[in-house]
Amino acid sequence: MPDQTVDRSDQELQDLIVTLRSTSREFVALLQTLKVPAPAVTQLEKFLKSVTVVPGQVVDLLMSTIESTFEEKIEILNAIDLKERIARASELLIRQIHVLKISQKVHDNVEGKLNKKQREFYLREQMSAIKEELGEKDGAEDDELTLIEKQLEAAMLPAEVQKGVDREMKRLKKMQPASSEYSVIRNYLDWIACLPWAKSSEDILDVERARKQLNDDHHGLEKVKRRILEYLAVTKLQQLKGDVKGPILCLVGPPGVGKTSLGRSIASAMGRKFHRIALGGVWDESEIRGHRRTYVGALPGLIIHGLKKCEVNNPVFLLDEIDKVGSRGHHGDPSAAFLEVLDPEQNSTFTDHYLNVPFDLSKVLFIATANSVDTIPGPLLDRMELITLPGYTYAEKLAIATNHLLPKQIRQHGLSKDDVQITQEALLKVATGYTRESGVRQLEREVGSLVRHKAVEYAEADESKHTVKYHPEVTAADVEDILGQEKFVNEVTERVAVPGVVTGMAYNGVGGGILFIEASQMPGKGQLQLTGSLGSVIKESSMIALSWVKSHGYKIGLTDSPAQNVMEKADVHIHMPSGATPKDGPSAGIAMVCALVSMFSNEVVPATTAMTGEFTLRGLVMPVGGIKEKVIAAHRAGVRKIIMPLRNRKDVISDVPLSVRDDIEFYFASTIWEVLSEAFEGRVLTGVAAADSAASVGVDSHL
Ligand SMILES: Nc1ncnc2c1ncn2[C@@H]1O[C@H](COP(=O)(O)OP(=O)(O)OP(=O)(O)O)[C@@H](O)[C@H]1O
Repeated sequence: MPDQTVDRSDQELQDLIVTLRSTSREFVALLQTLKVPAPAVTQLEKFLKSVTVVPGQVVDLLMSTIESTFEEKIEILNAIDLKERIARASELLIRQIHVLKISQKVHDNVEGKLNKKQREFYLREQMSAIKEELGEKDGAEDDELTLIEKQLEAAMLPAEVQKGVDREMKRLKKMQPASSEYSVIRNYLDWIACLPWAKSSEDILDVERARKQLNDDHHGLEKVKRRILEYLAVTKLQQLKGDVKGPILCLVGPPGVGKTSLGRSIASAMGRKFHRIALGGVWDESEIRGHRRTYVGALPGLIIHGLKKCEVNNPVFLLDEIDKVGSRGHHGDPSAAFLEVLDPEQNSTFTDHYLNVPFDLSKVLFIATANSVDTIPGPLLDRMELITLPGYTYAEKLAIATNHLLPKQIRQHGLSKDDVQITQEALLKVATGYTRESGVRQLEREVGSLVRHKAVEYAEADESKHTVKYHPEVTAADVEDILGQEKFVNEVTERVAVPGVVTGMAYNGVGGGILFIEASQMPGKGQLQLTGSLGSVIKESSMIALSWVKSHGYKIGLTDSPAQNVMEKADVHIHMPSGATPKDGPSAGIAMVCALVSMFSNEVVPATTAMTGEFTLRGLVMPVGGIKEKVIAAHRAGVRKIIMPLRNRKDVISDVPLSVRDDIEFYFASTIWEVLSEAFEGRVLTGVAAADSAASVGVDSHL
């Protein structure tokens, strides 16, 4: 483009040139700071310094440097008028400067924060700055933050928690929503916001109402209900004084005796929310206390999850099967986490690893359940008040089935009370012939089967417009047709007594039961062999029994002279059937002595006589535990006479229901001589031993 002469008298042109010069200077400076390589920059710089600069050339030079479209370039080349060219070039120059400035702003912003992490981050920043400049920035994340802030405000956080939350909120605001750290903090604040820090439900502490609720939901269990009502009454009084620190209740008993449903009744009697935490198989401490936030995918533990679900800070938490919590493993000791949770003195500052701020658990009512206390660690056991729920007798099961299980099943199957009538004989037959349990869960299932069968008949009669007749009644005779053959026969009444076999009584986590002790001898050299999954204590008591029988062989009448050894040329084998079930404890001691004496003397102990009791080497009979469960289970199995330690007599009187007591003949012994004379009904003992036995009987040995 040929250059044009500049008319110095044209003021407008002069002004345009001045503007072009200054904007060009700004442009060059920007290019230099941004280190943009542009070959024309040096030349342009030179021109700008020179006084004799020709504006037309500057425009051409600029056009080769400025980013512009082809049409824009053509437009400038086509412009003849110098003023027009300069004005148009200045416009494009200003636009380019603007773009460069944005770029510089982004550059300045990002450079400070930029770490090696990220090109991606850089680009996002650039994008967001450009969006902002274009007025397109969406307010989504701002809204989100305001929402969280509002939620946190509504949660009424304790001062200590608020401090931490403020800190996190500040960090969050400085972060990019797309960064991973952002979502970690956001989740954390979400958790904090949705916890019931200050929200409680209104307690109903009306003892009379609670009594009614417990009685409506559960048959029997008088002692348990009384203890629960005491607890509620005390809580009520404490609340009046504003100091609530109740004990932690632990309901212990075999499966299906109503532990879980009692917990539920307590919650509904108090008008509180109920939440069950199943602890069976929890091996990891962090399942209870949560994971630290530094772990990927970290979450709070079961306690905090429960609180979030309940939405109030005073629910009833049922810690189901606390005895099944795994002990110390690779991931900490889960039961140790409960030491803090269950201590009324400490649980007001329970700290979940994830939250990392204390949450006050003192308003939560914890109720634990367990099948047996043996596997609960001592310190944990110490924090709880145990309430035992023993197994039910047949009479109790019958009442539970009639008043609770049957109506519930009828309701669940869409029928009404008049549609299914199961007779008492039929229910008893189901309980005795189809279940062998301390609780009523299997009974409930079998009753359910009966009701289902009736439901089908009812539906068929309905479909046939009642041409097929429907009978709502189920009698004992129908039970076998519906449920098939009886699954259980009476274990002891069916058994023929043989020498060397004695009925013992057992109790474990799933309830009481009877067990047989079998002894047999064979030619040998005085060896003792023990089988049947026996633990070390039960093994020792069999050794004590054998030693005692050997040392008193003559007195009992097993040998002809005191010097003779009953096992001189014999080996003895003691076995306890159900070899797959582990057995332990000292309570089979006296039964072992009787089994050995029976074997050596060839005399039988009646199959319907059962016994339990620890035994010392000196022949004393020591008390044992689980009397109620053992007696009820033995009664269920058909036992008619029970021999047990004298010191357990009080347990029978206080715990065993009258209906069972009346059915069984009890004999209480303090020495093994009394046991032997009662078990063999005087048949084995020689005169000497009988005299010994008589001398020791000073107290009433019967109920
Ligand atoms: N005394 C009772 N009166 C009425 N219903 C009962 C009674 N005892 C148990 N039940 C019923 O028996 C069923 C089983 O009870 P639940 O589930 O509470 O047993 P559990 O002791 O918690 O067992 P697990 O140890 O296996 O958890 C429930 O339907 C419950 O209502």
